[in-house]
Amino acid sequence: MNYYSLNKKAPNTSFKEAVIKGIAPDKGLYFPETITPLPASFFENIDNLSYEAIAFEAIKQFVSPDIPEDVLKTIIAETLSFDFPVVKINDQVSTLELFHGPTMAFKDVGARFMARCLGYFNQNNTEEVTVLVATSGDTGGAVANGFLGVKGVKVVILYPSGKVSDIQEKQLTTLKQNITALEVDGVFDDCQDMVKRAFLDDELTSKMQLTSANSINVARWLPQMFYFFFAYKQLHKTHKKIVFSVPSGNFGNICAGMMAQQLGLPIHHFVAANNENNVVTEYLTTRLYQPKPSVQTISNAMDVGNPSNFIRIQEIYKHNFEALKSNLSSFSFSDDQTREALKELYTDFKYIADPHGAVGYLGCKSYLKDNEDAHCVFLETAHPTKFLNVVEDIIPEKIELPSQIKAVMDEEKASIPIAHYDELKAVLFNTLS
Ligand SMILES: Cc1ncc(COP(=O)(O)O)c(C=O)c1O
Ligand SMILES: N[C@@H](CCOP(=O)(O)O)C(=O)O
Repeated sequence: MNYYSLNKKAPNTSFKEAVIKGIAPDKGLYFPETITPLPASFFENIDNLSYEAIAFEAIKQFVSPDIPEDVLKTIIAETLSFDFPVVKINDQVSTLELFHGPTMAFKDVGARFMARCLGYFNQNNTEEVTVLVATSGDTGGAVANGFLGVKGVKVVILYPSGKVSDIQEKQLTTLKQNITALEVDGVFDDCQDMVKRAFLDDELTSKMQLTSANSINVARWLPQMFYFFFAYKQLHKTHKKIVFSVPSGNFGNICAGMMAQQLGLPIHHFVAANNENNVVTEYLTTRLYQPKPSVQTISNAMDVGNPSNFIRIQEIYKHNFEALKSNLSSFSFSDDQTREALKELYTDFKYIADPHGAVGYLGCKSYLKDNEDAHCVFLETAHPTKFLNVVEDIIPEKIELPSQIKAVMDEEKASIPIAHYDELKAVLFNTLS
């Protein structure tokens, strides 16, 4: 598969080059040249397919021929070594739990998949690759974990100081080895802007091979399609109109769901569930797309004021507002509403959600008001213990710490404070061996 830049001013490139570059030379995000729907027989037979087989069929066309089929099967098997259960909340609502991986957030799948692709591409390469990542909380931990010890790869993570949870911070600052964490005096968008600026800095890129492990990288983004297939497999016999409510920040996850739909997965509708960072909710109401500085909320990983992937969503719908609006609804919720939702899920359904999942649940409720015949699945994108200070204030129950979290709790944080782009540049030059 070849990829083109959404800025349309750079040459098309292979999957391998798109992964190694992360972003096109004209600063555009890469997008696949073609999307070929899967045959009807695939969906008819889905009950007989394992998750690995489903994932293989879903992603094969996007990585071929750069990743041979036998290598792809191994990468998928190693990536998907945990479960993706759908849990019933009530007759109209379920949740798809995406937090059973090593860092307990949905980013684990994309990070592990990309790390293995890069490892494969790098096996005979003497040039080191530096992976730059901006995180509002979960990507950093998942990438640190997924890339730890990968030969020929150094990882530099930028996170907004004081704006990630304690556990998220531990996950991205304690692993050390080939992982460096930079604590930025700013918000997530500042981190993301610095990363994008680094890719365009000739002084840097002439001396080092830089790539991204944010969802702008196709190898991090596309595996997120798998979740929607896994939920469909679990629900399609009992529910016909399946709607996904996706707690959204950078909009990579929901956009991956839309790619799954393009492959033919029968998804009835999408709901982008936002916290008060509501650029897309506003756009669907006003037709005006106006990125703005992010505001801090209790669902911090979604505190994004300028979502990277919205441009990919526009591309899927060929920039047709009405076409997009007929397939996507969006709602925005305050922290107070999120707290109420956490309480309601616990009191009425004995389900302990995290604040991001709670926003997704609210998205389901809003959508179902006018669409009672649908079944809405909200994505539970992180484990509640990652946000203990928020959740334990609301739930009258002590939450048992999972082993993945215990493993990092007592480790020592190592981070470098920075405030400006020049400091990032200095750190990157220092990583050159
Ligand atoms: C727990 C959690 N929920 C939701 C999101 C938002 O996902 P996306 O950025 O793909 O929209 C993130 C961050 O990406 C996250 O970490
Ligand atoms: N919410 C994310 C922000 C970055 O999103 P990404 O999917 O583009 O990596 C985070 O948790 O860091």
